[in-house]
Amino acid sequence: AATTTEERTADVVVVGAGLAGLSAARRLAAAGRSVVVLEARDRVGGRTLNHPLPGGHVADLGGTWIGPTQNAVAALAAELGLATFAQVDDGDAVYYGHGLRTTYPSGGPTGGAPPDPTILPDLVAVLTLIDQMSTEVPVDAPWDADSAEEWDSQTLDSWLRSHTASPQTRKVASGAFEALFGAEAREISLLYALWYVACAGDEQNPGTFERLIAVQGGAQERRFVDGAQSLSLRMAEQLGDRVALSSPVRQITQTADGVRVVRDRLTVSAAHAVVAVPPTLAARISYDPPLPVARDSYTQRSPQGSLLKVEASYDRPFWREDGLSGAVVSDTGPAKICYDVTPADDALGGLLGFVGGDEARTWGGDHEALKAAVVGQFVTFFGPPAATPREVVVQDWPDEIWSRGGPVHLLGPGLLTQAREAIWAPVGRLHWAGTETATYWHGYMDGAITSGRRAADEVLGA
Ligand SMILES: Cc1cc2nc3c(=O)[nH]c(=O)nc-3n(C[C@H](O)[C@H](O)[C@H](O)COP(=O)(O)OP(=O)(O)OC[C@H]3O[C@@H](n4cnc5c(N)ncnc54)[C@H](O)[C@@H]3O)c2cc1C
Repeated sequence: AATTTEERTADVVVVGAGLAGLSAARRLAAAGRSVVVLEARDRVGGRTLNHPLPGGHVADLGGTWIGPTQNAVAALAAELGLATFAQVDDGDAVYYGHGLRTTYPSGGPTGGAPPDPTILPDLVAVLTLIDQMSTEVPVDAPWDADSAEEWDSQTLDSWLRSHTASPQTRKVASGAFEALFGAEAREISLLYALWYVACAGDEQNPGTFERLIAVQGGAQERRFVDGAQSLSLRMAEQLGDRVALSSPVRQITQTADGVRVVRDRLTVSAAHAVVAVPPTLAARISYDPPLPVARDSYTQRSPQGSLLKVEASYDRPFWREDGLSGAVVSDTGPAKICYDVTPADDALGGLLGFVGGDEARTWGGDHEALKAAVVGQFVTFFGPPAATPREVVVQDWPDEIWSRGGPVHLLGPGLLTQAREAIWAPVGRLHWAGTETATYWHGYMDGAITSGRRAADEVLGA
């Protein structure tokens, strides 16, 4: 009957079957520990999601690209036998600025940025400074940067205002922040932004802003032939009945001997728990005894960004016939950053518009109006054939109760320097995972994977 409560025991219970939780479970299982993974949704993969397209193709509605220095995700893909392919970057990108459409070579001297003379001097100066300052931010302790307090006392926006001359620079930059963070520059601290840049690398290669935004040589370099969710689907397949779907965890009780994790109609007793969910969802679980104030206060103040994807599919990638790469930088929404998301075999055409931050909050309530507006933008950018897509899909991450937004948490002024290790430090038998606890590639699939492994290692070493 629905009211009976089932009891299970395991060495470790993992909460959340995204890339972090599944990576933790995989490492624990490989070390011979018994594991139960409790996932709230009726699917695995969390912030990655495959959407089926005709002919067995898929569209990525969440996490999509991987790139150089994202070593963990590349190695995992190889281990699971998942093929990747290069993101198309040939031809010209479209810049829509000051009400005019122009084109410029993708990957030209300005990187991904449009060669608009009203923004170029600002951009060159600001990006050089950001990269320089980010080298002073330790990836594993951003609060220890010499200027941490000063940088954490201001928003990225207030810093940009005092370091740029042209309002157009901030207008164009807003599109990048809306796609990168699902936020406006006023919502995050300068220190958080610099830490994010510092984390866009590995032990050998310091992070750079360019690597965050570039296609070739950057975080948008490659895609998965079968969609990024296939990483999680494969791991879950291998973990078999260790993964329990439709199992939202409501309560975690910690005693001297172990943890009891309660989900609807099932209780799991274990020696340790790995909680691999975004902080804003970790905050919705009730803990007994209550968590230390530092941890609780951090999760209260760590919202997810607001990011939607609008994907249109066409019979073919017709814009390539006009020498266009499909990439767009626009100073006007709803979509300000767009990409070609055509499947690997070019059997159909795909265009993606990112709708983030204020644009996401404005348009999230009316998906039909949003679809029409973005298709209208595609017509402006790519011409009349864009008016007749086969299908348009809106993926609204803020509207998903088990994500509450994306792509990542937003840390406002004063939080990093105050929360410090509370972001990832274990509390007794509770270990925290998820891309929000990562160092390198914080916010990305790669960071999610390494965070899960780090939490598993904590348990194995305990
Ligand atoms: C639109 C978008 C685009 C992105 N693009 C990229 C990209 O191109 N490249 C890239 O590397 N990254 C990208 N990302 C980020 C990437 O998707 C995430 O960093 C990564 O998937 C996070 O994995 P995770 O395991 O940490 O968290 P999640 O994927 O959020 O997994 C957490 C899991 O926990 C479950 N859960 C939550 N609460 C509970 C509970 N109480 N009980 C049980 N289960 C619970 C959730 O259902 C979820 O399955 C993007 C994200 C978005 C939203």
